[in-house]
Parts: sequence; structure tokens; C-alpha cells
Amino acid sequence: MDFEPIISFFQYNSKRWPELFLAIFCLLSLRWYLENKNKVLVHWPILDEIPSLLQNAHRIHEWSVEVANEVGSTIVGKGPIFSRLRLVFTCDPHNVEYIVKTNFANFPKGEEYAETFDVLGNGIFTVDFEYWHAQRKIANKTFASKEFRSFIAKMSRKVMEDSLLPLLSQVAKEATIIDMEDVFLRFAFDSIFTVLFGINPESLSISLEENELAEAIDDATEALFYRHVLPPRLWKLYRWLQIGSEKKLVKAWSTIDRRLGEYILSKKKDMLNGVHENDMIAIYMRAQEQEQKNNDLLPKGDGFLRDTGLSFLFAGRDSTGTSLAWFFWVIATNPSVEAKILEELACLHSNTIVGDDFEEKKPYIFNSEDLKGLVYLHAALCESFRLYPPLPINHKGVDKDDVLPDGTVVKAGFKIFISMYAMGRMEWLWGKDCLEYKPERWIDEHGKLSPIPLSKFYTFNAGPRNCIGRDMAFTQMKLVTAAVVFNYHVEIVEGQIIRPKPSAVLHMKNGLKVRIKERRS
Ligand code: HEM
Repeated sequence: MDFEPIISFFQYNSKRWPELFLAIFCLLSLRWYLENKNKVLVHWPILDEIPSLLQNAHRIHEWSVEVANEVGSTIVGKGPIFSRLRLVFTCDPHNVEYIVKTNFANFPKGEEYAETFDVLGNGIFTVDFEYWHAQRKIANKTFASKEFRSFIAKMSRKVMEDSLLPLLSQVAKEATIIDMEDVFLRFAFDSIFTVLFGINPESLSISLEENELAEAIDDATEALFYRHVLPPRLWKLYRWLQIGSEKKLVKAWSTIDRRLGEYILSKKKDMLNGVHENDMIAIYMRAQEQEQKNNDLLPKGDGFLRDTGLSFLFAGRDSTGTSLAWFFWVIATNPSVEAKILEELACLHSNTIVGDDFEEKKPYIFNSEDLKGLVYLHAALCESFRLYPPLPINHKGVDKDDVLPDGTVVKAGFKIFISMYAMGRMEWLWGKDCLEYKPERWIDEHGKLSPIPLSKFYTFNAGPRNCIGRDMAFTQMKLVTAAVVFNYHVEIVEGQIIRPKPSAVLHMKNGLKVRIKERRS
């Protein structure tokens, strides 16, 4: 065989190898790009799925649904090859049940969670194991007390009666446009603050003035979201350089410390003067005094009161405020549901009003005990929570190697992200109409609330670390939705694009602009 031509080809081309390699590289890259360009999750060389995550950070919740539909309801991601980052994304309720309930002890929040949420200090959200248990014991006792529950209902009603309804009546009279999400966030802030400190901060007033503490909490929430989507080394670099949301966080943190410090100090003075109050911080101060002698697991001093106050403000303000806004958006876009809620309320109203001499107050406010029995309103709220869970993502660590019910292997040190947003939108779980707003799916053939959807409903988490404020949230949501739907028609201003904001809490990206009309003038 004559090798002469082959040898001369290589001799001729030897000087052109760099160009040859470049051409091969470009061809392979082009092929890789064409193969991957339409995929929702791309595994990039070296960086793996990090570029996809960053590319979709602005629409993270919608993207999580697309990923779950296309790739699977549980995915193990690797992160860049030079990092040891291992992420598990899941929206499979069997896996979630195992993580949050069955083998709860193996899935603590972990040190990284505490570092990400450092602004919350040592409050109930960030601690694990026996430290968490000690705080949960006090919280359970507080929230189980009948006295405290009726204090919550009384305070929420008072904020609604004194601030929310007068504001809506005024807006209706002046025929102006308001941002209903902002209004509900202010309502939720004033309610939870009043429950915590016994003082109404009156952020919800006719003038809708700026509220320094609520704004600082917003800035901190935004920074915490970026810490979720950016690789830890990157946000820590931002923190070190003091740029972007990390810079805002430092300022927000100092405002939070200053304002909460002032409230705690004034409460301490009241307590020293022998004032017995029913608010949560007063209950915690008394518990701290009693427990301090024999419980080393409970943090000491005012720092703990600050961390508790902030954790509950975080927990109770954005969740209830945003849920109310999403609820009014879904019922406005589903008028048949709104009509059924009105029908149920009208029936309750006529059963409550007895005798000709009954003088009815306007706007009419339902009693929170009476609202507990309303099936359709409850189903309508659950359905709204399914599609718009205020906390769309939950975050867990892995203590020891384990295997999830679907066979996914998780190793110690992995990070798990549970997407409640994706879980509420999976066709295989909720059926072909999974994206439709249908309260009927929560009601059985006997007209009672069906327990079946609850087995795949994790909006309030489940297991030992379930939401302690669930009942409070339902009490408040029912009080407000019943009073607002019954007395006013909330009309959405046309032409708005309503979608979630990329945030650790499911805020609306551009708020919810509405007009208010009185129904019962
Ligand atoms: C619509 C309203 C609400 C929703 C959807 C909601 C949802 C949740 C979820 C998903 C968790 C688990 C978070 C995690 O593990 O990191 C949680 C925990 C918690 N929630 Fe709520 N929440 C709501 C309202 C409230 C309110 C009003 C309060 C209190 C006043 C509250 C207090 C708490 C607390 C203290 C925890 C931590 C429990 C623990 O770690 O033991 N929540 N909530």
C-alpha cells in the first residue's frame, strides 16, 4: 500500500492543526447547541445546569414547572465541576412526605440554611434538632392557647374594621385606583405586628405612608432570594464586596435591629410596670423567664426576642398579604366562583340577621366563628393556595445518605429544594385541568371538604415543622375575603400582566391595580 499521500496530507496540514482543532471544536459546539437549544434544562460543559438556572432566575417559579414537566418531578443537579454542590429538586409528594414527615430527622435545614437566612438570627426558622424543639414547644403552647387564638381573631378584626374597610370605602367613593397587593401586605403587616407587640403600627391608613420596618423586611427578602439562586461563593463575594442586594441587606438589617430593639425595650418597660399583656412577645418574655433557669437550649436575652419577632413578621406578613392578593386575582378572573362565594355569604348573612329591629352595620363584618363552617369559601382559598403558594420553595439539607421513595439517592451534604409551586401544577397529580381554578376539586359528592387533595397539598408544609400559623392564616383570610367580597366589588384594571415576581415569597411582579365599588351602599 502506498502511504505517501496520507503522510504528505499530514505533513502539509501539520502547520494548520490549531485551525483544524478550532474547526472541529466549532462544529461540535454547533451540534451541541442545536441539540440543546430547545431544552428547558441544559447541562453545560463544566458549569452544568448553573447557566440555565441563572438564565431563568427572573421566571424561576414558572421555569420550575417546565423543568418538572419535561425532565421529571425529582432531579439531581450537579452544579459546576469544580464545586461539590449537589442539588435535588423535587415536587413529588411521595418524596416530600418522606422528607418532611416520615424521615424528618434526617432532613434538617442545615448550617447553610442558617447562613443564607442569617438576618433571622436564631429564630425558629433557622435552628434544627433540640434547639428547634425547645422553641417549637413554646410556639405550640402559645398557638394552642384559646386565649391567644381569640386575641389573634380580635386583633385581625380590629385592624380590618379600623383600617382596611375604611380605606376601601374611601377608594370606592373617590373612584381611584389602588394596588391591592400593597394594601393587603400592609393589612397583614399591621395584623401580625399587633399580634406580636400589641401595638398597631398603622402602616395601613388612608395616606398609605411609607413604613420603614416593612420596607426593610422587603429588602431583606429580596436579598435572601438572590442567595437562593446564586451559587453560595458568588453571593458571599457580593457580600464581601458590599454590592447589589447584599449592600441593601446590610442597611435593612440595621433598620430591623433598631426598630425591633425599640419595641422590645418599650415592652420590657411595660412589663416592669406590671402591665399584663396578651401579645406574643409578652408571652415569650414570661416563658423566657420561666424556662431560662432549666433550659439551656433556649437562646437568652433580647436577641432571642428580636429573632422571634422578626421570624414571625417574616412568616406572617408576606404569606397572608400575597395570598389575599392572589385570591382576589383568581376570583376576579373566575366570576362564577365569586358568585358562588357571594351566594354562600348571603345565606350566612340572612341566617345571622334575625328580627326586624336588628340594626345592620355597614360595611358588614362576619363573625370569624361563623365563617369556620363555610365549605365553598374554604375550598376557594385552598384552591388559590394550590396555584399560588405564598412560600413557593422549601429548602432542606441531608444529614446522612438516604434513598427517597422514588429511588433517588441523596448523600449527606446535598441540598434539597421542594417546589410547592410546581407541585400544585402537575398534571399527573391534579389532572388535565391542573392549571384551572376549580374550588370544586376540594369538595366531595356529599358537599363536604374532601380529604384527598390534602395528601398532595404542602402549601403549609407538613410533619413536625408544619406551619404553626396555619389556623391564624385561615382565620384572617376568611375574615378579610368574606368582608371584602360581601361589601365590595373588586374590579381589576385591564391591561395588567399579572405574574409572580422572582422572590422567596410569591409576590406579584407588578402588584394588582384595582378599582373598588360598593356592593351594598
Ligand atoms: C398563607 C399563609 C401562610 C403560609 C402559606 C405558610 C406556609 C408555611 C410554610 C411552607 C412553612 C415551612 C417553612 C420552612 O420549613 O422553611 C411555614 C412555617 C412556619 N410558619 Fe407559616 N405560613 C403562613 C402563615 C403563617 C403565619 C400567619 C404565621 C404566624 C403568625 C406563620 C408562622 C410560621 C412559623 C413560625 C413557621 C416555622 C415552623 C417551624 O419551623 O417549626 N405562618 N409556614
